[in-house]
Amino acid sequence: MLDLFSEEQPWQEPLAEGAVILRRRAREDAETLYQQVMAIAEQNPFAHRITPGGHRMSVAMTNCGDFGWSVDSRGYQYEQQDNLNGRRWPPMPPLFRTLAQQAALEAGFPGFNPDACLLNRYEPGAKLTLHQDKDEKDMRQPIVSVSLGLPAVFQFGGFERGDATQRVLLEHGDIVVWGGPSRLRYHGILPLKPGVHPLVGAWRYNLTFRRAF
Ligand SMILES: O=C(O)CCC(=O)C(=O)O
Ligand SMILES: [Fe+2]
Repeated sequence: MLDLFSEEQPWQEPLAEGAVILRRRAREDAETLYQQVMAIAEQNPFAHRITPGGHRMSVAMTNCGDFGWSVDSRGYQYEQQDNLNGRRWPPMPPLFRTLAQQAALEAGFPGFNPDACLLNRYEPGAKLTLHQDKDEKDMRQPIVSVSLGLPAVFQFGGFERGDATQRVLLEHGDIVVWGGPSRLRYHGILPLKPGVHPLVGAWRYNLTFRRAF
């Protein structure tokens, strides 16, 4: 497909100590990544999960890898299967793993080896309220987050929910890595604005790579 930005070289934008945006870093792999997201969704569909408080999440989720982040009436945990259907999560495609490892390395976190990848699908209006990623065992391992499709406003805050947040637009092919002193910063996504992305359509997808155990 014609990509007017294909000549653009990726660049880095620091967010905080231990946190950086690798702008456009996933762009050359984006088409393959997107196809692999679709293949994972065929094996294990995106679903709007219900929080322990009884709320239906506006973001639809699925996972790949040895473990998947799951949410249900019991709470939040990593599990080997989808508790909606009892099936193991599809394996993590080698390209996903390599890209996440490379991105972590470029952000200053060598040796990252994710065992979980959460896939989020946002429709217009969908959002993710401020939260910490804190269900992983080893907080020395970073989070690597890949954005595909429609742009979204990412909030990146402090260590208390009420702390001031930076707001940055994440676009197709951007990767955010946070770890070290930033590993437990609150973050979230503001409601997605409607639009149509040439590759992905009326959606935003986000892949977060984690070391769960
Ligand atoms: O969609 C995003 O960019 C962030 C996702 C996220 O924070 C999460 O899945 O925990
Ligand atoms: Fe998160």
